[in-house]
Amino acid sequence: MTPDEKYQLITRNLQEVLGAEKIKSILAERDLKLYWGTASTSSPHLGYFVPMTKIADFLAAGVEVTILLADIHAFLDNLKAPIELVKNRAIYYEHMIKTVLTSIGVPLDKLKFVLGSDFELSKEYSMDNFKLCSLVTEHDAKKAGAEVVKQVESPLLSGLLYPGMQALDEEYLGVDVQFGGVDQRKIFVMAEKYLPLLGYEKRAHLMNPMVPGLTGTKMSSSDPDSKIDFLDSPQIVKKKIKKAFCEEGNITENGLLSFLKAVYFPLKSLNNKTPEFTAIRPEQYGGNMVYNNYQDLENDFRDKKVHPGDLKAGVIEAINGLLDPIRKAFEDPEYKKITEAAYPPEVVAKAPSKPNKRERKAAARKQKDEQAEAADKENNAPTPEEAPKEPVV
Ligand SMILES: N[C@@H](Cc1ccc(O)cc1)C(=O)O
Repeated sequence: MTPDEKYQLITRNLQEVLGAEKIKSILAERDLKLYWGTASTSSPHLGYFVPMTKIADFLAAGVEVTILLADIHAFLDNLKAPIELVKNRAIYYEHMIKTVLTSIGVPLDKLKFVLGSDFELSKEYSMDNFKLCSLVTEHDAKKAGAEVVKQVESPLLSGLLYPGMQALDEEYLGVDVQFGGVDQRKIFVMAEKYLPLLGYEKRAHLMNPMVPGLTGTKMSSSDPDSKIDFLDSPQIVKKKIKKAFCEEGNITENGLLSFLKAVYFPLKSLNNKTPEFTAIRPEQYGGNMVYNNYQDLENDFRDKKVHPGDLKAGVIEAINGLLDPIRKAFEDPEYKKITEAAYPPEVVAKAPSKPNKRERKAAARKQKDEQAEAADKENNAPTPEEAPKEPVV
């Protein structure tokens, strides 16, 4: 591959490139070093196929790729999840990412995994972190994290440290480039501004477009129906797809079409393969329709030749086809152990999910009862000495 061919492969399907000239000049001399970071806050979902598809491109272009399992960042952003838990999740993420890459035929031998807590707690890193804190205003740190750090009513200091530490990671991982979704843009721009002020080199940045969720909104870890987890069972996949908004002829608000366009077709086109998607149509309406590119499918859906039911049935098959090898790998007892440590049943049971109407009513009733009880108890409340002293993190 010539340097120019490498550049084309590295940057294809991206939304934005900052520092194109720098990347080209490095490629003229040697292979590029790049990292992608993921904070182990919840669980990787179907949308992860998109960065994985790009990682496949990077590796094919000879890039030295590091994946940062950002457990400390997960801790900073996860509002009280214990550090041990996010660390266990980082281990789960590593196994999941390796399994997903293997399932799409990407060799792992050139890929490096680094755990954030293995270098972000060093003396030097801490001092650099303090130096950054003495340069960045609260206003700028908040702005940089606006699309990445959870926005809550009483923001914690930890959320202000997050963007600066992501900038420092570029230096400490020794890369030329950081890659991420375009939601990371403000952090990337901050890194470009501040690393030189610490005497470090300004890095280039590559950005992927965002993946919409199945409900038509951004695929979000906090809305369980908007995302499909890599370990969701075939029945759950079916249930979620059946629920997805998908109106006949409407190609603009359609999370399933977005999935096929942003995730499925690019993934199935890796290594110059011809992608194939089957809309499953009953025999009496003419039978199945097979598509080798996204545009033909979109046109037929717009022209109502493909019905929402046909599209949904096809997407269910397609997703289950992608997930089958991953689910199988995680049947291994070793992987089961890793999964359980990352998502202990008691923590998962406590995780907030959207309550239905009956649950909302029950919760309201419970709250009322509790308030009445609290009013009763007011006079014999425990003294501060009796309050629990257990650490919360
Ligand atoms: N901000 C990234 C995670 C990340 C953390 C630290 C980094 O250095 C890089 C990336 C996310 O939203 O998931």
